[in-house]
Amino acid sequence: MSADILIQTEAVTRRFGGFTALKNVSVGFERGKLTSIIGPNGAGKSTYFNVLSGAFPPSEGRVVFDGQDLAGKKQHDFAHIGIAKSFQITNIFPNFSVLENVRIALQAKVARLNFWKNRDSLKLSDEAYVLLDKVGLGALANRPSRELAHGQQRALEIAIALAADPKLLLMDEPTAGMSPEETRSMMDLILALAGERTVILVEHKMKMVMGISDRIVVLHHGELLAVGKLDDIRANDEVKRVYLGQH
Ligand SMILES: Nc1ncnc2c1ncn2[C@@H]1O[C@H](COP(=O)(O)OP(=O)(O)OP(=O)(O)O)[C@@H](O)[C@H]1O
Repeated sequence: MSADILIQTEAVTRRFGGFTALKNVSVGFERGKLTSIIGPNGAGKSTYFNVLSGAFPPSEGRVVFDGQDLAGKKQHDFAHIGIAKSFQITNIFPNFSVLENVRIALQAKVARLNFWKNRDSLKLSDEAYVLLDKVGLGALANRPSRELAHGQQRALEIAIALAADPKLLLMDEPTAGMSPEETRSMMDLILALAGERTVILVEHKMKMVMGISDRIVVLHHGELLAVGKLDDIRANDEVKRVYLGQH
């Protein structure tokens, strides 16, 4: 595996009963880059996301992260080895403040790394504020999380995911259900995050990822249709055909 590749799927197939949702997908995701996985409805994007994030083991093939074969690893091992995900189903404790939610996530990491030591609580709050500022929620730190708007809840989920300081951040449709304004600020946030770590994004809307991705992976009917830089994908006739008439 090239040193530039952080995570790689090798001939990954995933079946559900007799149905094959992913067929023989081999992709290397470059370190420090923002790669988007796109494809029309039912293309296998969520299945691929779940394989990359450890929720579903592949039926065949393997996933290699930072040189390590992930076969047999459980979902919670993925967080320990540096893979974090932010996804549509919310992870947030609604009655806790925004700050508390991030503090809990930070505490979980500290407890894991250094379980005999109580982390200085002020230091934990400082770190939580840094993460909240990063995602644009610093001013809302003391609000109960349930009062946040949808876009703000997604931003909080990202702060929670970042608390583990992951090498890889996986995001599933981060702008789903957002207003145009929320979408723009989420895209700015994704770009800022991609400047400092490897990000893989699953997205239904091709337009949304076109301007921000370093590389694009296109799935169709569970198969890899194309992978490349924006211009290669734009010029790809098969991709055009699949997306014809779509936004
Ligand atoms: N748990 C499951 N059991 C059975 N079939 C499944 C399961 N999960 C996904 N599938 C099927 O696999 C195919 C790919 O689904 P997947 O959700 O991965 O596609 P997708 O590209 O994310 O689609 P969408 O954009 O509509 O969310 C679909 O035909 C779906 O019905």
